[in-house]
Amino acid sequence: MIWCWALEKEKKCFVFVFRWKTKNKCLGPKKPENRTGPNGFGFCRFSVYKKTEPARTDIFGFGLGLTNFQARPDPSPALQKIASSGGPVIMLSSFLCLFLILIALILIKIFLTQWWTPTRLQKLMARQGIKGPCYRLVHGNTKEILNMKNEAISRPKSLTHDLFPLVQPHYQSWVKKYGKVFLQWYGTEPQLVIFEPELCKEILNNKDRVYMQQDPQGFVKKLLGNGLGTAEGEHWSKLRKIANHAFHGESLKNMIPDMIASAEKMLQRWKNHEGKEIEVYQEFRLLTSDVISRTAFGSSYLEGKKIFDMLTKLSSLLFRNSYRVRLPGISFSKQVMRLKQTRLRNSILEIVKQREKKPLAEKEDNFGSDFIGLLLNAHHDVDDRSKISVDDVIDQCRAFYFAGQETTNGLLAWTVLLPALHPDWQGEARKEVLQIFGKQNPNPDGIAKLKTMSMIINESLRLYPPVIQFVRKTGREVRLGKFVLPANLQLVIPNVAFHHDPQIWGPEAQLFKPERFSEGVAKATKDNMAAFLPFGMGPRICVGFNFATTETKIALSMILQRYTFTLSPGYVHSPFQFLTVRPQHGIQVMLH
Ligand code: HEM
Repeated sequence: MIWCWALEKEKKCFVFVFRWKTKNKCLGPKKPENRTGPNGFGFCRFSVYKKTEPARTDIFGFGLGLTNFQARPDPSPALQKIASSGGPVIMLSSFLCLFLILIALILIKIFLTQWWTPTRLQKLMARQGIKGPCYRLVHGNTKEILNMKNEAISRPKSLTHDLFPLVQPHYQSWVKKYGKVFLQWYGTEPQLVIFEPELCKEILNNKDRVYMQQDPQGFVKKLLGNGLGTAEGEHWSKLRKIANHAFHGESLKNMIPDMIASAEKMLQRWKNHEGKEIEVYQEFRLLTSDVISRTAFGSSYLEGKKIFDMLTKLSSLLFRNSYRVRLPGISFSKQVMRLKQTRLRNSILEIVKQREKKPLAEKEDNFGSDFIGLLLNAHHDVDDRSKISVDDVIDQCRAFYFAGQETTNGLLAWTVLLPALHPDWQGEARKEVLQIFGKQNPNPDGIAKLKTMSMIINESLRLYPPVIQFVRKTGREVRLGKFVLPANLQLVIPNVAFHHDPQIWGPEAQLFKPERFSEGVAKATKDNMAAFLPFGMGPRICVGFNFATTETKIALSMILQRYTFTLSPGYVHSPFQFLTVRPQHGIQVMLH
C-alpha cells in the first residue's frame, strides 16, 4: 500500500492518493529519496505507475510537511482528475484516520502510565512485603495527603512541640498501618517512604553513587534551574567546590561584618517596638534577605529586593500547586510563571553585569571573593574544566537565594520562640553572650565559643527543622537492606520523624531540652547518626550550614545584648509546612 500526498500548486488543492500496491507498480528510485524541507519534515519521492494510465505519474512527498512540497512541474491528467473529483473527501478521511491513530496512542499511554505501570509496581513491592495506601487513578494519594494536611492545619493546637503529626499527618498514619517502609503515590509517581534510620544513612552517604537527586518537577526546575541542589556528577562537583570555598573558613569570616550590619539595621527598626509586641518571622525575613544579599551577592537588600519578591511569588505559586495533579499537557498559570521566570533571570543578570563591569583591583579577571565574585571568576576561567557558563552563574544565584533565605528565616524565628517560652534558657544564653562579648558586637573567635547558644540552636533545629524531608531517586536497580528496588524509584527520608521519635530521644522527645546537646551533636546522636539531620548528611550535606548557624548566633547575640523577650498573649501556635516549616500566624513576642 502506498500513501502519498501531493500538492498541486497550480490548482491550489491537496490531493491524497491512496492505491493498492497490487494495482500499481513502483518504479525507481527504489530507495525513497529522503529530504528535509524548510519546516524540518522529511519527505520522499515515489514514482508510481498506474496501470490504467498510460503516463507515468510522479508524485512527490509523504506525510506532514505540506509546506515542504514542491508542485510537480507538469501534473499528469490522472492526478488532475483525482484532485478535481474525490480529493477533498479522501483528504478528510485521511485526517480522520490520523486523528484516530493519535487518540489511540494517547489512550494507550494513559493506560500504561495511569494503571498498568502503577499496578505492576505495587505488585512488585508487595511481593517484597512493602505495602502502602492504595494507588488511585490520576491523583495517586495526593488528595488524601492534602486532606490530612488541611485537617491538621485547621485543628486547634495547644502549645506543644509535637511537630510530626502537624506537618506530616499522612506519614504518621501510614507508618502505623503499613510499617517502617511503605509505598505512596504522588500522582503516578511512586515514592518509597523510609523510616529506618540505617537505610536512610546508606542512601544519604551514597557510597556507590546510585542514589541521585530527584528530578525536579517542571516548575521546581524553573525555580531553581540546574543549581547545586539539583546538579549531578561532574557538574555538581564543579559547583560544590566553588560553594564550599564561598561559605567556609576565611570567606565566611569575611562575611561576619555584613551579617552584623544587617542585624544592626534590624535592631534599629526594633527601637520602635520597645515595650511592645513585635512579629519576628517577618523581621527575620528582612534580615535574612539582607544578609544573603549583602554577603553572597555584594548587593544591598534594595537591589536584591526585586529578586526576593519574584522568588517568593514563584515559590508560593509552585507550592500551592504541588499537590494538585495535572493531566498531561495541562499546566497551571504557565504564562504567569514564564513571565516571572524571565523577569527573575533579567534581574539576576543585571547584578551580574554590574559586577562584570568593575573587576576588582589588581587583576582584570578578579571579580571578588564573595559568592557572585567566585562564580564570575569561574565563569571567566581559562581552564575549561573549571569554567562555568553564565546560566550556571544565574542558576547558582537563584539556588542560594532560595536555599539560604527561607531556611535561615525559619531557624531564627523558632530559635526566638523557644527561649521566649523558657526564660531560664534565655537567661543562660544572655549570660554567656555578655561574658564573651560584653556590649561589643560579636567577633569570629567569640562566636566559636557560644556553647549554650549552640545547644539552644541545635534543640530548635531538632524540634522545628526547616527542611522536613529529603528525596532521592534510584539511578539503577539497587539492593537496599533486604529490598531490591527498581531504577527511577523516588525514596523519601522523613528526617522530622527521627527528630521527634521517643525511641531515639526518650519519653520527653517533644520537650525543649537543650541539655541533650551539652556535649555537641556527635554525642547526642552517638547511637544513631540519622537521628538528627537538620542539614542532611553525606556528600550533599547543606553547604550553607555554617553560614546559617553563624548568622543565627550573631542575630541572637545582638538581640540578647539589648532585650529580654517573652511570648505575646496574641501568639497562636500553628507550625505548618510551606516549603519550609514556618509559623502560620507569625511569632509575636513582647520586647522588654
Ligand atoms: C537553617 C538553615 C538551613 C537548613 C536547615 C538547610 C538545610 C539543608 C538540607 C537538609 C540540605 C540537604 C538536602 C538533601 O540532602 O537533599 C541542604 C542543602 C543545601 N543547602 Fe541548605 N540549609 C540551610 C541554610 C542554607 C544556606 C544559608 C545556604 C546558602 C547560603 C544553603 C544552601 C544549600 C545548598 C546549595 C544545598 C545543596 C547542596 C548540594 O546538593 O550539594 N542552605 N540544606
